Amino acid sequence: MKKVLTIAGSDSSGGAGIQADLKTFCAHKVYGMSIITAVTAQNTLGVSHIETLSSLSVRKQIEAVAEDIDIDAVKIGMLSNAEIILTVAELIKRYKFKNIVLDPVMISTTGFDLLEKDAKEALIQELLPLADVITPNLHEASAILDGLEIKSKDDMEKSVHAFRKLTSSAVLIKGGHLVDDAADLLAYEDKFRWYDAPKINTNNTHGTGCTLSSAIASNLALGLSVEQAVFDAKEYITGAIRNSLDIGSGNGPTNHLYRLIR
Ligand SMILES: Nc1ncnc2c1ncn2[C@@H]1O[C@H](COP(=O)(O)OP(=O)(O)O)[C@@H](O)[C@H]1O
Ligand SMILES: Cc1ncc(COP(=O)(O)O)c(N)n1
Repeated sequence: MKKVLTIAGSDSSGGAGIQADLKTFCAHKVYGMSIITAVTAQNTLGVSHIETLSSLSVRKQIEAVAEDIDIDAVKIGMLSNAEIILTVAELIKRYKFKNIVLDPVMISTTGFDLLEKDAKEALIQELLPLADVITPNLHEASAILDGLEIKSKDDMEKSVHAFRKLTSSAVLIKGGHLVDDAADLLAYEDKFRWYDAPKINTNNTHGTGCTLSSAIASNLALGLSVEQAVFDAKEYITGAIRNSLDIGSGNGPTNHLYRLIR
């Protein structure tokens, strides 16, 4: 069985973070492992507390897994601070991790900071170059590109050129926050590809970015090309949102069981 590692924060309500990642891995029939960077007290309405683990704890967790188990792909989500970013970057290089999908998590759907403001530069300088695929949403893409306005599909196409100057990783700009569309744009090597999807009318979008990036990492571990891995992941997330769950009174979670239980 293929083995996939997530390095991310815990979401007590189970919709995003480590919990969304492990559910996604399970649905893709890959073996999931987890490195926890922070413990959030969170529900469908918001984040009320964050306790970030020490970079030593993150280092020890990664070493424990990597010294013993071969890893076929890695998904990276919430990293909280610069020290953890530097630790993760160092260990990616030491263990030569492959199939790295970086979701540059900065703020939650509910508007809470999940990355310290001064850590953005470390993310861009140290981690971006190590990722095979990065998956910013519109807000994260704009933050990485120094405030470039990205509000439309045209803006997304323009931003891809700016990304090209920053990294040779494949970049999937997620359009979940477009007004009347949910199209994502993949730029890889010298090619572009749009992944179109209708915007589903629901508030249950908690954890959509986590789910998409974990699905891409699972598909890469299973041997798919980047283009196909994103295609299959986009189908998965669209189904998981279409069948999303009315749990809690805010932004409910995606449904990872929709292909198993109908
Ligand atoms: N209402 C929606 N209908 C259909 N797809 C959506 C919707 N909201 C988000 N998505 C899709 O979910 C994935 C995650 O995107 P997005 O919500 O932009 O990321 P994030 O969770 O990081 O903010 C993307 O593939 C996006 O197009
Ligand atoms: C631990 C953790 N990681 C990531 C997210 C982002 O997910 P979303 O953008 O759907 O709120 C989150 N809310 N919590």
